[in-house]
Amino acid sequence: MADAPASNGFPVIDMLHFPAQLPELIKACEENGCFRIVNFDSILPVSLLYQMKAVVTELFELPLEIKQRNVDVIVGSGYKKPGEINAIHEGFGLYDIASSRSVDEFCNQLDATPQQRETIERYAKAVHDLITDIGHKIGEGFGLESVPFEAWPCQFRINKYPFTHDAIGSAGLKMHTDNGFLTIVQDDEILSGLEVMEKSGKFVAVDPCPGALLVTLGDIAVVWSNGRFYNVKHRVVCKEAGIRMSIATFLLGPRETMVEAPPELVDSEHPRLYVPFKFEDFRKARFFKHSHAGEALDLFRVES
Ligand SMILES: O=C(O)CCC(=O)C(=O)O
Ligand SMILES: [Fe+2]
Repeated sequence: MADAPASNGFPVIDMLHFPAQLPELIKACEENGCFRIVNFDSILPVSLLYQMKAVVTELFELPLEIKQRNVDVIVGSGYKKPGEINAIHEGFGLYDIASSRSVDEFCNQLDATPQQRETIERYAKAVHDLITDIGHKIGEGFGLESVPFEAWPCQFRINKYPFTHDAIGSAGLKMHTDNGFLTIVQDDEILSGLEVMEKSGKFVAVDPCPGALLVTLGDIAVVWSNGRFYNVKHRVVCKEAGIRMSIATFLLGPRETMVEAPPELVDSEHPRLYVPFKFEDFRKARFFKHSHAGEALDLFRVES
């Protein structure tokens, strides 16, 4: 990609300019909880974004009985028909794109053609490489070298919002934070709808930005950074008629070990804010307490 696309006011992180971009990367995690990335082509070619979008479009056109084979592996990870979460939202999912078996099973469930399978597998590998690369860059921003992000489960979700004129103003996806550490969103390149909440509490639109990806920080990023990072609240609102699609990849949290800030991020000026916990316990707490916007973090705060 030669020129960075317009950023629509968000921080833009140029993946070719590291380590020079480390301070901007950390600042975006702390101040905005989200940023655009550009020039990631060597890991995830822009042409693959469009190929994947075409496959996703085809998957949504499958008969309902095939789509319903994509059952939950963890709560909420599988197919959601329109009306199940929201009237104008339909979604598929896959618990762990880091596992080739899990990707294979997803393709089998949906009777993917060899060509669709090839694209899904290439996208899964590339987006996983990209999200762990961003994780490592964040670690590097704090002088950390060996955070094992590759071993963390990585959820994947594709979303379709069939927006009609009548639905303008209503929610496609209610306000939430993502529960994991990092999310890469391949948002729709034409239709708007995604909004992120600034720290001031104001929602701002994330306008389409073809060829760029959006990265957002979730609840685990707050714990891992010992309170430095901002888990940005976001929502999808119908603003114009048309079919909006997005492809989201979520780097969740450690599979076996505890979620906790590395010792380098804890000192007398930054005492540990959260008691170490298992990611699975946090995910369940969020679900059972109907806490979708980061409130469940309070359950794990160190008592002062
Ligand atoms: O559709 C979008 O742009 C965002 C989707 C999202 O926030 C999610 O899947 O968690
Ligand atoms: Fe989200």
